[in-house]
Amino acid sequence: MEKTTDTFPLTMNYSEEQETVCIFGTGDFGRSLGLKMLHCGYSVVFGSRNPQKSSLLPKGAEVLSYSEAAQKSDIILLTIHREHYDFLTELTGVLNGKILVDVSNNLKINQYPESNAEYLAQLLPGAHVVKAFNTISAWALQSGALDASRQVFVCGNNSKAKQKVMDIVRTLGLTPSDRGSLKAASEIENYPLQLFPMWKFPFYLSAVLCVFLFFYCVVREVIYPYVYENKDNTFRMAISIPNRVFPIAALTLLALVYLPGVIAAILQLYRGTKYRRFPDWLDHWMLCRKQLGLVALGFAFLHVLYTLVIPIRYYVRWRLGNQTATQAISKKANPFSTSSAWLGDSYMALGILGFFLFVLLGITSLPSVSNAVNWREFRFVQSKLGYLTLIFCTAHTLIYGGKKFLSPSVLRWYLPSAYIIALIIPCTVLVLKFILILPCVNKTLTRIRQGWERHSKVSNWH
Ligand SMILES: Cc1cc2nc3c(=O)[nH]c(=O)nc-3n(C[C@H](O)[C@H](O)[C@H](O)COP(=O)(O)OP(=O)(O)OC[C@H]3O[C@@H](n4cnc5c(N)ncnc54)[C@H](O)[C@@H]3O)c2cc1C
Ligand SMILES: NC(=O)C1=CN([C@@H]2O[C@H](COP(=O)(O)OP(=O)(O)OC[C@H]3O[C@@H](n4cnc5c(N)ncnc54)[C@H](OP(=O)(O)O)[C@@H]3O)[C@@H](O)[C@H]2O)C=CC1
Ligand code: HEM
Ligand SMILES: [Fe+3]
Repeated sequence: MEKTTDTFPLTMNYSEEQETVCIFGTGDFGRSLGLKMLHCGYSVVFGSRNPQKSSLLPKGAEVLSYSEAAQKSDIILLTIHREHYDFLTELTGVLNGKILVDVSNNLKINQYPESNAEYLAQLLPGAHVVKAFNTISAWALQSGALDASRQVFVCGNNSKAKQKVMDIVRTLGLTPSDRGSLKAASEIENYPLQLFPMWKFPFYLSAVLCVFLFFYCVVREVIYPYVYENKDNTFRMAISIPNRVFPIAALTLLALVYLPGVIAAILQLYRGTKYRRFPDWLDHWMLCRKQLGLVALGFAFLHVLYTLVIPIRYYVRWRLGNQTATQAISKKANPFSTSSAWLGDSYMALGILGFFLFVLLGITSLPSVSNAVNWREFRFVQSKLGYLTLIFCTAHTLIYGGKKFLSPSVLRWYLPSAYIIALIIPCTVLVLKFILILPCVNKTLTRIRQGWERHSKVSNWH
């Protein structure tokens, strides 16, 4: 065995000569990139304003002045901030015809009218500018802990230059992703500046929802009793009210995961074709359903935790003890009610089953799990079991409402109980979905999704 490894040296794939790459700038990113390139078999030449003074440079790299370094290689990586690009115009002669890789990032989205790479191309029209590496951090290059950020977006107008840069990206153990011409540069430059773009809408929506529900419940359960009975119910703000706000937010957000699909189906039925684009808001909404769902799962978790502590709360124990004492004194026991037992047990059971399926949805959205199932299986879990989750959770809330449902005695200042609000969107989604799966409606929808068009069929007969 050892013999074979000896006869096929590991360096077999390397070309005879080491390729020389030039890096302009000896800052953090330049040094990290240089070190990585040296490790991967490149010969590295740095260009610097002060070649003598440069310290901390990786061993084995050469440091020259900018113009000397540029002559050593056809490919130059600019690890310089955009604000300092202007000195490059003095090097126009040497840089003509060379590949210039722009790695720069800005501090703000759309900080300048044109992207940094396009600005560079304007400064040096004779060079082939390629945008790359801006999504990789200096730290990640050195520590190797890349995982999610292995992707390097590459764009440029000269396809040969772009291919060359993509080869380097691959040699460094990263994954290039071709994004087209230099026009894509501004998008690539904005990418690392985004902060969880898909989470923004779910986050703001749930924040608004929680604040609204909280004040709604405070008005009903704290202010109202204070005004009419002079009772101090402020302690309810710690557990009772959050344990309404969180489950209601969970149920509402869960319903909002399935609402856009229903709207999309109605839109397709109405238009009679699937070939027209959905409006932007619907598109965006559809794209952040996963995040909406996961936020909903988080709220459901909170509801379950808050529910678990109910029996050990002082208030609940006090009320139970008090009731028992009152009954003992008046020598009248509360009769057992089978219907209340049924209602109580069934809404609990539905809650538990709903939560179980909810967690299952969450587990299948982990990449390691979703990669292991095929597309149909994933759709089955996310769509079919997802609707089942919505049905269970809605039924849980409906039965919790139980007998007092919509009775006028629970209105306070004309405000219904909070769980009624929780039921509006889920019930709407379920009713609409029910209509959509009626055979006559579903048949048309299926045909539309297979490419049939109501209008073109008619026009073809003319
Ligand atoms: C805890 C949790 C985790 C989640 N994780 C994920 C996740 O990891 N990934 C994810 O994507 N979602 C995730 N979701 C969101 C949700 O489960 C999915 O978006 C789900 O597939 C939506 O089902 P649907 O039946 O409403 O939509 P879909 O089945 O996507 O259908 C919606 C609409 O899309 C259109 N459509 C569907 N098929 C076609 C077609 N062939 N041609 C044209 N148009 C078509 C139709 O207009 C249809 O009405 C998660 C949700 C939760 C609660
Ligand atoms: N740091 C990171 O993780 C990442 C950085 N980038 C991008 O890489 C580029 C460099 O970043 P970084 O290495 O962090 O920055 P630094 O400030 O650490 O380095 C910039 C280098 O530019 C050179 N330079 C040339 N002209 C000037 C000038 N007039 N004034 C100051 N410096 C000059 C200097 O090298 P010398 O002294 O040798 O001339 C300096 O070391 C930026 O465009 C940044 O957006 C992109 C992705 C990640
Ligand atoms: C282990 C699972 C669950 C258990 C044991 C459970 C239990 C309960 C209990 C005891 C209540 C009454 C709370 C009170 O008296 O204040 C309640 C209410 C409620 N639950 Fe659940 N639940 C579970 C899961 C869920 C899930 C997954 C959802 C939906 C996403 C949900 C939605 C609701 C709603 C909307 C209410 C009404 C809130 C109110 O207005 O008071 N529950 N649940
Ligand atoms: Fe016609």
